[in-house]
Amino acid sequence: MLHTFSIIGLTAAAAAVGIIVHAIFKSTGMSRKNGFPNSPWNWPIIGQTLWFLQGPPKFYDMLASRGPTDAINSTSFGLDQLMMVSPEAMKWAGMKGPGSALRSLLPPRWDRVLGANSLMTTDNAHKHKRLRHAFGLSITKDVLGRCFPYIRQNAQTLINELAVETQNTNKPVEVYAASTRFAFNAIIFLIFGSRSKDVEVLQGSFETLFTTWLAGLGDYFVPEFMNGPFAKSMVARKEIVDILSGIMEERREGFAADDDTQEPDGLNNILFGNSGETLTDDEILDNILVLVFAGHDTSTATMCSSIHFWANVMSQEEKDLLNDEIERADGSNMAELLALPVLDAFLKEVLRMATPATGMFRKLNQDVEFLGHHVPAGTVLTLPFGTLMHNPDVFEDPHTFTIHRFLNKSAQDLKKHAYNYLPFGLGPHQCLGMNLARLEIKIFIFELLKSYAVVKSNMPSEFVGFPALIFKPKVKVFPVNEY
Ligand code: HEM
Repeated sequence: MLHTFSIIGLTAAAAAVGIIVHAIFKSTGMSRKNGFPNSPWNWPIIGQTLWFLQGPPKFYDMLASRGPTDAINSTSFGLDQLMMVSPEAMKWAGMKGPGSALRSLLPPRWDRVLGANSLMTTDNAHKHKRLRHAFGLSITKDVLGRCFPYIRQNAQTLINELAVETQNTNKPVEVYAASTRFAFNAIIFLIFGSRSKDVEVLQGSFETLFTTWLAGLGDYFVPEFMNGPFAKSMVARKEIVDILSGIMEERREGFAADDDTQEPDGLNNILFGNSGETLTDDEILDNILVLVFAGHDTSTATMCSSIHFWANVMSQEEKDLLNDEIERADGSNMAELLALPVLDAFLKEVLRMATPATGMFRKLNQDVEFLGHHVPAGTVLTLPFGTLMHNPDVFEDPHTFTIHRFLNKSAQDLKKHAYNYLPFGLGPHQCLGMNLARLEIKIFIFELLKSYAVVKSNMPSEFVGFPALIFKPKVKVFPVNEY
């Protein structure tokens, strides 16, 4: 018995040494033949992961220390990568490179959590295009207009709970839980909003099923038989899929019976819309889950970071500008809300300073000539969106928060931001839900500041760099007339 364990132990140790030696050789630049400079912190295995985790400003300083270059070689999370630095490189990698249509490179287990038929996990460019077209129909202006009052009402309810909690505990409140709930609810209103029964079932299973399912994305290692978060996520996923399949079946029956309660919403547009596309049920289910995943953490993070910057960072002069604008506006009109210039500049600046999706990966599917260099097939391209929004050549004093950089600017001024200001990415994989994201976050901030005073506390915000960059603030929320 002991003998067997020693053999297993020795084999495991030898394998570990082998992996480390391999990683060292791969990551010290020996395998690089593309002529781009290496990152200064090209350490074995983790490379510059540490800088990455500390957020865009520090990461930008690291990039800048290489001097002018279009791209640098790096190692992060154990992967050799070519990181885009100049806007030209970003544009090429995001829009034109042969790898641009390929899937974003995600951890292997995500294929099973998200599903193999999703537009984030498929490596078939044609299928990706087809899925994007069909799912674009779930986020039309019409659908957004229909779910606007529900999202607004939900913001009012959740924000009021924050004020009640402040009053009851007389302590700073954690904004994260309300934001995450709000972001989830918004996606459910978008896709299922036409039937309150579906909305209720799905929103009611957030804590029990959806959070368990989403937690699987953070478990990269625990073997499935040990019943860790990944294994639990798979069980929750099956239950969610059963519920969604039931909803789809009922809607199809209703449609066949010409049930006139079939109002347009995201799901009805996908099931019965005239997109000329035929999606399999697996494709519909996997992509509904991808919308929930992609739109959940990112929007939550942006709302939390917005409140962090508002309470802890923003100047009084800028706060007055935003407060004045919100005081004068009504908020029940979607078009008016979306067009408020100070609110718009505020959100743009939050997304510049602390964009939640700091970067994305693509993989080249063939050898290419790239800005005078030969880059072999298989190279992973990194698109560090968050980092490049801290480029001082484009954004003066880039590590400082100010809404003025986006206020009263001409189209010409804003043009220089192209390929430098990319909170929603670019090219074939550009964020599909950005219109919902902008709408829901503006609603949340508007409703919060319209009726409440958000007051800085003596507790600092918690900073999290990965998987979504987020400042988690603790603030006090008082009804404005009582403060
Ligand atoms: C502030 C909030 C959000 C931010 C900052 C954000 C950012 C991003 C980024 C950077 C990407 C990758 C783009 C690329 O690879 O070039 C992405 C992809 C995506 N986002 Fe968002 N997102 C947000 C909210 C949402 C919402 C609310 C939804 C849906 C309801 C959504 C759905 C998606 C989907 C489906 C993709 C994958 C697109 C594809 O691979 O074709 N996102 N998002």
